[in-house]
Amino acid sequence: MGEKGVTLEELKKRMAEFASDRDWDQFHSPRNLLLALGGKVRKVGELSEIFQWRGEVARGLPGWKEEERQHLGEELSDVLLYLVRLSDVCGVYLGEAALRKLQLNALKYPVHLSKGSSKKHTQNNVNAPAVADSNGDC
Ligand SMILES: Nc1ccn([C@H]2C[C@H](O)[C@@H](COP(=O)(O)OP(=O)(O)OP(=O)(O)O)O2)c(=O)n1
Repeated sequence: MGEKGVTLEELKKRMAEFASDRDWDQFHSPRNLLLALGGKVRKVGELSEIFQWRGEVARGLPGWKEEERQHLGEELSDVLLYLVRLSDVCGVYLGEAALRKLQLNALKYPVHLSKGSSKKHTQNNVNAPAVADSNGDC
């Protein structure tokens, strides 16, 4: 089953409405949202409890109970929703930023150097000119 065309724009609008309907804009400051996002990312980390004891988990999570799949979806959604909201209140165009980051990733990990290899780009080719992102990471 596909995603039925859910867009970042729609999620952004829905989160803005959700906050505004509850007069929660006052709480949705960049700092609060960043802390909330961090908390939800940690919760995703705690999902190890449903991944453990199963050995390697195959793509599509075959054999998982519907409630486990739903639980995973809810935790991942919290991260996505806070991420979208945080980007919005910070004036970051998340979709555009992500597309730009994909381009940077492609420069850092050119197919001819990275195909079939899980090496960090810094280990790929010491003679290649460094491609820095705005973090200074190259
Ligand atoms: N000030 C808030 C509080 C909540 N939410 C929204 C965004 C998240 O998607 C979800 C988070 O709500 P909870 O922190 O209550 O988290 P859970 O729904 O996971 O509940 P619990 O932590 O009890 O499992 O609600 C929000 O936008 N702003």
